[in-house]
Amino acid sequence: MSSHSEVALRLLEEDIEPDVAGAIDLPAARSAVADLLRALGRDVNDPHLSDTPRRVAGAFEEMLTPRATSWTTFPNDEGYSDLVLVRNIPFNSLCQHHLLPFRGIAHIGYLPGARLLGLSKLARALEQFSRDLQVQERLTKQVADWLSDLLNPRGVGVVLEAEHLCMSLRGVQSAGTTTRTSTFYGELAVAGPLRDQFPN
Ligand SMILES: Nc1nc2c(ncn2[C@@H]2O[C@H](COP(=O)(O)OP(=O)(O)OP(=O)(O)O)[C@@H](O)[C@H]2O)c(=O)[nH]1
Ligand SMILES: [Zn+2]
Repeated sequence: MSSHSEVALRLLEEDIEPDVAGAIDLPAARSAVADLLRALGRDVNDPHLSDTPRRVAGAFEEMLTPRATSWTTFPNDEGYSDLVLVRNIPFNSLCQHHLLPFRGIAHIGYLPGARLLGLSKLARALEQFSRDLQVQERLTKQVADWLSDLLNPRGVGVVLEAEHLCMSLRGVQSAGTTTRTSTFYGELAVAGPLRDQFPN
């Protein structure tokens, strides 16, 4: 139903923290932030700035480090076959082009086959993939591929709606613009009443 991305395969290994962001060298990051501040003409000895390289490096480390999670699944003993849809999941990520946040809400659902997934895991998977330098299209597809690979469900749907601060605060300065991306697989790939349950 979907191609196996490298990240999705790593996520399948229970209790293993996915290494989506690669190793972070904190001392090098601190020194680079200090260099950036100097290059921007700032006085790094100013009392408010002197500890900023440490804070900024730490903030990026936090935002780019996925949290360890286990992916609990359950047998679908009752044969539940309708849509399981978790709506309005808030998420934050970092735009790969400008290193500025993009943030919004997600709707993630699937049509179960033999197994069900703990509901919170849909939000946790989104958070895992969000803690990376991202573009919204890739983030959307990574979550859909992960869910598809993990559960082999009859259908998968992932819809993200986000505001990109690189579009609001700078550049075109289109404040309030939201971007919607979606990936649908299997029985949800076809427009119809099931897919219509995803918010428009
Ligand atoms: N497709 C896609 N584009 C994104 C995303 N986040 C930011 N961008 C866009 O990435 C593009 C980068 O374009 P460039 O022309 O290289 O950069 P730029 O000169 O800063 O562009 P402007 O933002 O138009 O000023 C911009 O159009 C951004 O709006 C995303 O998640 N997906
Ligand atoms: Zn951007």
